[in-house]
Amino acid sequence: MKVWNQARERLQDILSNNVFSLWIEPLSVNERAGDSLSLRCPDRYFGAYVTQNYLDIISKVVAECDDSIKQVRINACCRPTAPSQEPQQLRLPTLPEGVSSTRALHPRYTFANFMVGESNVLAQSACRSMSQLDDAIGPCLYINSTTGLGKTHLSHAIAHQILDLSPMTRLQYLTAQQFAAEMVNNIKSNAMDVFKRKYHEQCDILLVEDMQSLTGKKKTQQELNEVLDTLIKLGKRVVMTADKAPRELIGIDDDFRSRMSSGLVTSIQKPDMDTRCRIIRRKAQQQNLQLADPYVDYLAQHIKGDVRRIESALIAINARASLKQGLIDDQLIEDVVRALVGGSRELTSRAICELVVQQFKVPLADLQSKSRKKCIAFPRQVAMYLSRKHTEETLADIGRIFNRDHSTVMHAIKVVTDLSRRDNSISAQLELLSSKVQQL
Ligand SMILES: Nc1ncnc2c1ncn2[C@@H]1O[C@H](COP(=O)(O)OP(=O)(O)OP(=O)(O)O)[C@@H](O)[C@H]1O
Repeated sequence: MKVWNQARERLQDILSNNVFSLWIEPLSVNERAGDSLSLRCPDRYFGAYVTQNYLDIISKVVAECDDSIKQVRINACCRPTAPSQEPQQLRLPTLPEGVSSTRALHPRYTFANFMVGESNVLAQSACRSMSQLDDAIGPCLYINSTTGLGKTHLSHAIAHQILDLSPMTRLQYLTAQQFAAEMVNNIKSNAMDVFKRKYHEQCDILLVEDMQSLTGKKKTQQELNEVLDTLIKLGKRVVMTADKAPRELIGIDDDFRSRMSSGLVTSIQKPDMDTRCRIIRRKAQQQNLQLADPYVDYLAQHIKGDVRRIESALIAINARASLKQGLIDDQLIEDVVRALVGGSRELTSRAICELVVQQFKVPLADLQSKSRKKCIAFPRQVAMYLSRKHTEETLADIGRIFNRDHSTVMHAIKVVTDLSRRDNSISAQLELLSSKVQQL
């Protein structure tokens, strides 16, 4: 329809490329009835988001192109075929005061795209509970991890899910730094009443990332503490993320620290081998990249920790393959991994295990067996201890080599640590082995 084509061109000039291609391009004309233009969009969530964030500007531009159009509506999934079918109106007639602030949500950071394993299952299920508004874990959740392990992904997944289930939920998603900046601006412009209303009264769920950035910011801590207190008392939801657990954060007031810890505090660990494989498969699929199983395993064996490194490996594979007519071979994969993790051979718990086998003269099969004889259990525990000390591998990955689970590895580390404290000959033996490991 001509009016929509014209409006689209104007919107393209006004809005950023990202916003235009993500939110405006997928819209198409559903019907023109009287003074109203109805636009069709892919799904309910999409419709609610566009309605909340861009309907005003769309309506203004459409009216500029054709002043007989007084109303624009965004309708999800309504088929253009049946004229008798009333298009489904998404916006509730009584829109609650205050709107969601979700501008930065990544469309792919959903629960479906988050691969779950031992390292993150607690955080993931807590986030699911939060998003389904069930009371299983209470109103307050705090998640911490080192970089690139999925805190932002899970926060966005909560937001997507909530807005999908109930699009009119007033959801505020921001970083602690943004909260601090917004507070300062409101203080300067004498508008703290607006600020307080927004977070105390007009918010159903608050998601705040990077709590560690509040170190030393007393006033912001105090303000956020009050917000948390109010929301929790009102039965609203709060999700916080940080790079450290509350007790490890420095420059944080005791009161605020205790409020942050008042609900479930959980951490995300580095993904184990199996989860890394699944992440690689999913991310490769999203990039239309066909990766044979041995390549998936090779990448997962070498790229551990920060999941962003997996993503950059896949981007590099895609880029290099496109120069070779899409051909992916051993050389290409090895080059990408070498560029990412460096040329030096990475120390693995398997290599450490082989060293222990030689030193203690115990066959590998015995270490992997169920035997609890001291002459087998001790070298096994030492191999686990050394693997944890010298590699980045997860407890689960280390355990797998010995057909054990992560709790057995944790127990082994404790036993060996205690023994080495009490017995000088054992600590000397461990030092010697450690120096041999470093030469591997
Ligand atoms: N379990 C997982 N399954 C799928 N993708 C994952 C998983 N964990 C992390 N990722 C991906 O890794 C990337 C980094 O994740 P994210 O930004 O959520 O990490 P973060 O913990 O918030 O990091 P930072 O502390 O640096 O902000 C994202 O693209 C995310 O999709």
